Amino acid sequence: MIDHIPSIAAIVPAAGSGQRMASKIPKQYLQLAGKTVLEHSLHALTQDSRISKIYLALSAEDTFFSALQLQLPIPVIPVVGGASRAASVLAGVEQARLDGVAYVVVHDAARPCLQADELSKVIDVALTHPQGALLALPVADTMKRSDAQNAVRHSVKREHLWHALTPQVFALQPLLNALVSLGVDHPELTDEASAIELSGGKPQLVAGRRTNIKVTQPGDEQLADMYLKFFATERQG
Ligand SMILES: Nc1ccn([C@@H]2O[C@H](COP(=O)(O)OP(=O)(O)OP(=O)(O)O)[C@@H](O)[C@H]2O)c(=O)n1
Ligand SMILES: C[C@](O)(CO)[C@H](O)COP(=O)(O)O
Repeated sequence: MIDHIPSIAAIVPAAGSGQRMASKIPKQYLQLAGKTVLEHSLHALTQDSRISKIYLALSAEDTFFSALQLQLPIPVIPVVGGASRAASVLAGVEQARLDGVAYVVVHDAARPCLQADELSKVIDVALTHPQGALLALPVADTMKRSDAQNAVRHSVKREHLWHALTPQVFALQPLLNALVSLGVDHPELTDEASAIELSGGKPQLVAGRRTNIKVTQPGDEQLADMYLKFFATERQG
């Protein structure tokens, strides 16, 4: 049980090239509900006052970030991202360690619809669970495993099956140790929880909202835009 407020920072990997989205500009800079995807994601992280700063991993070739006029109540510290998502996260975590941060809240730049209640819930759980926590969504549909020709091989029981989302929240040092010892090119390292799992840990799953989608493929941006407008209307009463 933690009886003081530890130093908590967010890490936002935003150095991806968005190949699946194949948009004219990188997907993190597409406009949704009056702001870029990235601005929505950063703003979402400021909704929990325990997060004191944000480390933002940008591509070394990024030409869009400098044009943004961020209006956030906490500092945003740019770091140079890497060739994989894990490498970009590691760049942020390494800088955060130098700054004495104790816990990191890793959140995809491409998830602009995160809501305050889910953010606070996953931080609450991570601070009391020794191996951290991540937002996730229980699988709702019947699941099938196929062969390479898309013929069904068999159904997969959906019980205890979840979609991993972000934020994913961990004590900084064990996450750093896991990323460094596995190596950021490890093929199974698609999120931070997998780094902890592959190192023998069992992070806690915390049910998030279905609206916390990752803008990944064409059409996702329209859905995210709709969710953001809905939440804005709801806040206005
Ligand atoms: N080298 C990379 C690759 C990804 N990301 C970030 O990780 C998040 C989740 O990744 P994903 O949706 O896969 O983004 P992309 O890698 O950009 O997309 P794609 O795989 O379609 O190229 C995004 O915010 C993305 O910017 C990153 O910081 N550095
Ligand atoms: C971290 C993540 O968003 C969890 O769903 C995901 O793993 C990001 O990477 P992907 O390349 O889109 O699988």
